[in-house]
Amino acid sequence: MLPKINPMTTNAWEKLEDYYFNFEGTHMKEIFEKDPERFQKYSLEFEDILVDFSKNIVDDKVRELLVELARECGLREAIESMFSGEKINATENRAVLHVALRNRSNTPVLVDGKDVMPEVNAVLDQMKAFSEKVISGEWKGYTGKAITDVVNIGIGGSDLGPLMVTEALKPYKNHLNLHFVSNVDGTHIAETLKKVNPETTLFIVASKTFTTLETMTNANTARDWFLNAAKDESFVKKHFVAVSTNEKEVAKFGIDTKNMFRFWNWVGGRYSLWSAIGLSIVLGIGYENYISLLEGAHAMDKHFRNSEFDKNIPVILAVFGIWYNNFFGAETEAILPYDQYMHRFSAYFQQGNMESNGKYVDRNGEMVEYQTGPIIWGEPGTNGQHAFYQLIHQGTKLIPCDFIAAAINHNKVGDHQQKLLANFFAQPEALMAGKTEEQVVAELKAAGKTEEEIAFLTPFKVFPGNVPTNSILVKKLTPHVLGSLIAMYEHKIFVQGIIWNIFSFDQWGVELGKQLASAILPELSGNEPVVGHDVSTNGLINAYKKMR
Ligand SMILES: O=P(O)(O)OC[C@H]1O[C@@H](O)[C@@H](O)[C@@H](O)[C@@H]1O
Repeated sequence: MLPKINPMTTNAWEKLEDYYFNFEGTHMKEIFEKDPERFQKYSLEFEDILVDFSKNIVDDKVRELLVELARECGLREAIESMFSGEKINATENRAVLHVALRNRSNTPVLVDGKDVMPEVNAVLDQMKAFSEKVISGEWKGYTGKAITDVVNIGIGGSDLGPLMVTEALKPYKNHLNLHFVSNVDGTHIAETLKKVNPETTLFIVASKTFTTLETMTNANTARDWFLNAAKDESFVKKHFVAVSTNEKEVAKFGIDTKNMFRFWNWVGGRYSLWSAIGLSIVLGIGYENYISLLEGAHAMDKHFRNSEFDKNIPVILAVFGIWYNNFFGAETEAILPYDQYMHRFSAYFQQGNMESNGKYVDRNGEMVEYQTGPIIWGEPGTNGQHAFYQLIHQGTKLIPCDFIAAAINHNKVGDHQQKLLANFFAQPEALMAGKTEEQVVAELKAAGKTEEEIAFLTPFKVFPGNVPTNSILVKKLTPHVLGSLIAMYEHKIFVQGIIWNIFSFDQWGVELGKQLASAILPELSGNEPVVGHDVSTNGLINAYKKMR
């Protein structure tokens, strides 16, 4: 079981608090000036990934204390509990074993005394056989034509992972067109159905529970649309497959359970792209590439499980994040991929991180007395630079940022890559060093400004710097590297959840809205005024009834 240690009661926390007061006001520039070895000391290499942690407001002492904090909070034991299949998702009484889904070493992983690997491998075999048939054209639609388009219908963890990965790995795509429908807004399915032909479209209904309102509504609409053309219910099984843990509901929908791809209650939605939820990935990039993705994640899992904490990339990312979140009062973190293919990466980890660690109750059931999960956001560079970086450089909030880029671009177009990477290197440098008043004055003088103009303009052009960043440079964005990067962030989230003494693998916070929406739904039919809610909600519903 997981330890239940209030991090604030540890020795390390107390020391960090004291040290923080001494350390406050230290500028990273000074740290760099004092230590020419800083890059070597504060960067870690893992296969084709280099993580430079050096532009953080930390010194050796801080790193040591943060690692000590992780130890005192029982991180080592917690890692073993997860990997060995203990039911660490206590509020749902479930193990947490996305690591078993990508356990390419195939060593046994026991849940309730039973090895899960044979089942994991069996589903992978099923995904392989099915995807090969669809990709080769052997799988035929109801009029005998091969499949050209795949529509994944799912939401949250049953959508964001496959969507993010298939976008990130577009260079590995085959001829199948992939579409993702998640929103219950009819626009999403309507616009998608305009692009596809019922004779050549395969729908994947992806839902762990197979009861999610959005997904089941979209799936039913897709089935009606399909039957409108195909006329015969027996054709549904040629065009609809399911990914779920709920066999009963799948069969009720009319899907042949032979075409149901199973996963298990020990796979959390936001950790499920490694399970059959990855079927759309397999269809889009082929089984071999999907296995490379799993292998990349497995390699990171081994690094995470076996490395010393001070050489452990997910641990260092996590504890440095805690330093800003809990000692500097930073409320958000930005993830900034300098890679257009990774344009959904931040959105993916918005769910991964915020649904996991957005908790105010600790593992003892008590309200925490410290901050937990940060707000995660981001857009690809360089677009973000022309939008929100102003606030990162000169706003009043401290926003630690992760910069991610690949050295080799999949698209060799003129000098685009050098221009992209020049920005990837320049931004963290600028955020670290800033620009002093003296530098600004010298620049303005050189530009021929008058004394008066210089006096007026100078304050606006000073950059305080000292904004912490991690720079993550990979050789090339391959399936293997992407797998490692995703696993790296997953484990960072795990480490932080352990230290904050919260349960990272449930998501009770999404339930209340669902409950209230299902109570309101029947009230929206008919014209009689609604009176049972607070006056604002009544007012809004009644205004809607008049407007429609
Ligand atoms: O896969 P299903 O069961 O449709 O759930 C889809 C999503 O639902 C939300 O409410 C969250 O709980 C997510 O974690 C989950 O991924």
